[in-house]
Amino acid sequence: MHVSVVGSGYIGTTIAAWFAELGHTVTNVDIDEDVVDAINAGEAPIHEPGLDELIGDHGGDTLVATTDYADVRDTDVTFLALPTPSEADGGIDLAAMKAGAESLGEAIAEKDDEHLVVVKSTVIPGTTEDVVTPIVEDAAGKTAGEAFHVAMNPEFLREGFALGDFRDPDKIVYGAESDAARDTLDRVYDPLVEAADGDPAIVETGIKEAEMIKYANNAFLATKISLINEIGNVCKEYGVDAYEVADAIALDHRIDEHFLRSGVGWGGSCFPKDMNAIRHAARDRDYDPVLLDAAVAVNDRQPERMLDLLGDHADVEGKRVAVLGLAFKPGTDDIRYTRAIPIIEGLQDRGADVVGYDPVATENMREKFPDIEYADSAADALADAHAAMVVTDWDEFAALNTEFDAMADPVVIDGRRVIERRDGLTYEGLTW
Ligand SMILES: NC(=O)C1=CN([C@@H]2O[C@H](COP(=O)(O)OP(=O)(O)OC[C@H]3O[C@@H](n4cnc5c(N)ncnc54)[C@H](O)[C@@H]3O)[C@@H](O)[C@H]2O)C=CC1
Ligand SMILES: O=C(O)[C@H]1O[C@H](OP(=O)(O)OP(=O)(O)OC[C@H]2O[C@@H](n3ccc(=O)[nH]c3=O)[C@H](O)[C@@H]2O)[C@H](O)[C@@H](O)[C@@H]1O
Repeated sequence: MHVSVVGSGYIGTTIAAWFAELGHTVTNVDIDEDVVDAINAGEAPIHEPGLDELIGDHGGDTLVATTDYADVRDTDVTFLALPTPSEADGGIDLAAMKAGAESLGEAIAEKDDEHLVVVKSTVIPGTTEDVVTPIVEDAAGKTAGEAFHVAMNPEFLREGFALGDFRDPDKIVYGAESDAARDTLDRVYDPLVEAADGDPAIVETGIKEAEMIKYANNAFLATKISLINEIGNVCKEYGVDAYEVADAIALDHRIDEHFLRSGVGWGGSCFPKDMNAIRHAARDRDYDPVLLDAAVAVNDRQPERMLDLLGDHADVEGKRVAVLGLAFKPGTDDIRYTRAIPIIEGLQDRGADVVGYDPVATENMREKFPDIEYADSAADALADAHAAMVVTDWDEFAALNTEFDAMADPVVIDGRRVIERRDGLTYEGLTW
């Protein structure tokens, strides 16, 4: 099949590369020329384990990136993988979706045969049918359900594990109202279902249901982490190890072991914005989402609790403090809503001289905080530091040992349970 993907970000690039790997011919449209050039040169425009190899194999060959929307005319189906960030009031900003839908409509205006438009981005129920479809119809001068079809196909992959998650999903959700749309999605995904190690469920549902399934999935996971963080905070007050508690409750299959790691909380490009969007959408219909609000409140409090623990052991005014980990989680250079941001801001408020270290996210963080110091290694960050805040659970931090000896004061506040307690270290875990 000939598939097009609009947007070459964390999702667009990953799915475009995978579609090429599965044997489809792929056109990837983005407005950013640097991104387009990178893909055509066989280089991944983002850091994602394994993506360089996949783009190296297909970029500029069966995967061609372009800034020209007209190229989608040669394709059978277009996946819109455009950003849906938060607006100031928490609602979703649909500017990129609207611009993409209009450009796509203009392109398929000139197309003779049928096309399938698939919304891959995370959008509030009703967006595909009430916002995207009318824009495509107007720009194309065509009617949905006749000259083109529409579907919603949410994505559940995680950054850092994107390639494996996309290849082996638990489920593939088809939100579609027509057989034509479902048939085309089948033709796109059949090679993936055949290649998958597991046996992914194909969920055939309505468009609005597909949109909501995505928010429900993320809201459940984010709330699960906040719940274990809440329990962890109580554990800490009683000197109980929240990780031992989590391991035990995980044995109940109704709870399970995933997303039970307590600590400094969830960040990233999706949980925070999706929790904002679904709470905003609920309020739009006069529903007060008290539990989702509480999950966000618990999450917002975790960095403050970490800073309070630091305050119990050190006055950091005018002192060097290392922040280990800047990415919102290991395996990615993504710093969107990383917990490192409130930690750095809190340290600055306390007058500390912050030195940050991350194996891959430093350059992204430098744009956000150009004035703090960045170290080339964890060892350099720790040297002469009066305290260290562990914010991201990169494996390399677990291997740190004699590096702590070079600290001016060996105070370690661990927000992710990666450092072992040891003699000579003043160690505080956030929930253990
Ligand atoms: N990042 C993730 O792990 C996941 C993201 N999602 C959803 O996927 C959507 C996309 O997210 P990301 O890939 O993280 O976004 P991103 O911000 O990484 O990438 C978006 C890309 O779209 C391009 N773009 C912006 N406007 C454009 C336009 N008018 N035409 C063509 N290209 C344009 C940008 O240049 C950028 O390369 C969001 O709705 C997100 O919630 C869903 C599951 C996982
Ligand atoms: O919609 C999205 O974009 C994606 O959002 C999350 O994926 P992602 O944000 O990439 O990363 P996660 O592994 O879910 O981690 C999110 C945050 O939760 C934190 N986390 C995760 C697990 C845990 O037990 N404890 C915990 O604090 C991580 O450190 C990280 O800050 C979901 O897991 C994906 O299914 C979804 O597709």
